[in-house]
Parts: sequence; C-alpha cells; structure tokens
Amino acid sequence: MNIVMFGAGALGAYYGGRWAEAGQNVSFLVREKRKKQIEEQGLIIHSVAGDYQLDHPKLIVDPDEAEACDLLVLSVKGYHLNETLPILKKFVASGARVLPLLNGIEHIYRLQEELGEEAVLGGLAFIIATLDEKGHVVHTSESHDIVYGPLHPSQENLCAQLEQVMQNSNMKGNLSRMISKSLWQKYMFITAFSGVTTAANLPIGRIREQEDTLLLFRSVLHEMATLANTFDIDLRDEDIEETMSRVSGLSFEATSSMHQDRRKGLNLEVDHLQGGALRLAKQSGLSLPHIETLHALIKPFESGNPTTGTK
Ligand SMILES: NC(=O)C1=CN([C@@H]2O[C@H](COP(=O)(O)OP(=O)(O)OC[C@H]3O[C@@H](n4cnc5c(N)ncnc54)[C@H](OP(=O)(O)O)[C@@H]3O)[C@@H](O)[C@H]2O)C=CC1
Ligand SMILES: CC(C)(CO)C(=O)C(=O)O
Repeated sequence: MNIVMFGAGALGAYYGGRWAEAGQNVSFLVREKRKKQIEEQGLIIHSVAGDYQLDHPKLIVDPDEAEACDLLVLSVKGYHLNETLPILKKFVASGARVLPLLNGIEHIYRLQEELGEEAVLGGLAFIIATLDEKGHVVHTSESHDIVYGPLHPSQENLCAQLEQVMQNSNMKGNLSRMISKSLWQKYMFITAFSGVTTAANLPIGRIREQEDTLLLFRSVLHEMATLANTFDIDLRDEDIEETMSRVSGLSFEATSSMHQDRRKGLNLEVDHLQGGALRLAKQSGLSLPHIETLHALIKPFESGNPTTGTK
C-alpha cells in the first residue's frame, strides 16, 4: 500500500516505521527541521516490541513531490490541525483517504466537513511513545494498537486492505465495526485521564489514593458519556465502570501524554481535548462543570514553558 505519514513525531515515525519494516511503500511528510534531524540521526525505533532502523526513509517536505497515496495517516497534534487542511485537500483531490490518529473527536467532524465524509476514516491509537533528544521513537507500553474502521460505506475495501497490512506488521490493528463508539470511548477516557493528571500534576496512582480526586475522574467520565449521548453515541454506565476498572489496573506511575508534556513544558492539547468537549457541549446546550474547571486549571500551561512546567 502507498502510505503517507503526515507528521513523523512519536506516532507517525513509529507506525510508519513498522509499516515500512513490513514492506509497505511509506513516505513521511515532514517540515524542514524534522527532515534534517531524521537525515542526521536516522529513523530509529527503540521499542519493547523490538527495535528497528529504517534505512533511507522517504522524506518529503513539499506535498507536490509525493508519490501516489492510497492512505494518508494524520499524526499531528490537535493544535496543528488547521494548518494541515490545505495539504490534506490536495491529497484527497488526488484520491487519498485520510486516517487520523489524534486523540479527541472534534477533528473528525472538522475533517469530514472540510474533506467530505467519504475521505475520512475513523482511527485512534493505544500506545505510549515519545521522541528522545535525537528524535528517535521510544515506545514503552505493551500496547501498540491502532483501532480503525469505516465512517462511510465506501471505505470498506480500504479497511480490508489495511487489515492485511496491519496483520503483517509488528503492531496490532483492530478493525472496529463501531468506530464512532470506539472514538468516543477513548475520548471519554482521555479527557478524564489527561485532565485530572495534568491539572493535579500527579500520576494516576496518586489520583487513585484520594477518594475525592477519583470521584472527580468519575464525574468527568459521566459528563463525557452525557455529551456522547447527545451525538447519538450509546455510552452507558457500564462503559464508565469498564473505564474505571481499566484505570484501577494502570501502574502507579502511569500518566497521560498531556501530563508528560506539562512536565516537559511543551504545548498541550487542552483546547483540542477539554476545549473541544466544551465547544460541542455548547452546541447541544449542555453544561460540563467538571471539564470546564479542569480546562481552566490547565489553560495556563497550554503554550508550554520549560520554566513553569514543574517536575
Ligand atoms: N504519543 C503517544 O503516546 C500518543 C499520542 N496520541 C495522539 O496522537 C497525536 C500525535 O501525537 P504524537 O505523535 O505524540 O505527537 P508528536 O508531537 O510527537 O508528533 C507530531 C508531529 O507532527 C508534526 N507536524 C505538525 N504539523 C506539521 C506539518 N504542517 N507538516 C509536517 N509535520 C507536521 C510535528 O512536526 P515538527 O517536528 O515539525 O513540529 C511533529 O513531529 C496526538 O493527538 C496525541 O494525543 C495518541 C495516543 C498515544
Ligand atoms: C493514555 C494514552 C497513553 C493511550 O494511548 C494516551 O492516549 C495519552 O496519554 O495521550
């Protein structure tokens, strides 16, 4: 399959690397600085699932230089979405479909609006990966899963091809027949997980020890389930309980990528995640007081600052 990874950060370099390792034709659409870093340091994956170095990665900076593309995998942060739209439109006009891996949900609606419903598949990732100082991927979680599925009937064939690609690669792919629900389930979890760990500046183990703080976590899940219901997504009490039991199973030091970014003083996806939920709630006339409070507490750290990011 001809695959373009839009963004070669932690997710883009990891999954793009895995698919190239499996023999797919993968290109990486990157900006100049990242291109230079990969040229100098290599595209290298350090992973609990096995290390890998991709020799001669195909790096493109100008989208007009891209070869034919069947699937464009969007792996940028939420705050970069706007600037990707004109480029995505070019790829879609040449026949590509887009698989976004971002956390959240607002981008799915936005991409569908901008690119057309046929062009946008549903996708999300369960992995803990980051880039080290050399720009190498460091993958530390047992999971390296992508859940994906059709959001439009015309995408069935591509999903079937993608299933083959994933089965033959060193990663896990799960084709979901209810991808909209899967997206909202992850969104519910990540809004609470990133919101509470980042606002408290604590890993999940410390959150679990405090009954009141754990109750806040549960209240955020409830608000997200109510929001999902207004979008005709059937999230129920049992989904909340399942999420809470997953949270009980996390290691003491486990934390969200947003909290790790706060510790490092990097930009945060708070507008995309918690802010997105508030915007969608407003459209439906819903109030989400717990999420609103978390959003307000995290906002001062949104633009990153190594001196204010406390370790
Ligand atoms: N990391 C993780 O463990 C997980 C992340 N996610 C989600 O996946 C998404 C991506 O996260 P992650 O991979 O960690 O993020 P990273 O910050 O590691 O990577 C994002 C990459 O996108 C690139 N980018 C942004 N805009 C452009 C552009 N216009 N052209 C080319 N490249 C661009 C950035 O490039 P540049 O270097 O030039 O800035 C950067 O390398 C997020 O929504 C995150 O929440 C979900 C599950 C787990
Ligand atoms: C929880 C996790 C690591 C799951 O992939 C995640 O998506 C995040 O923290 O951003």
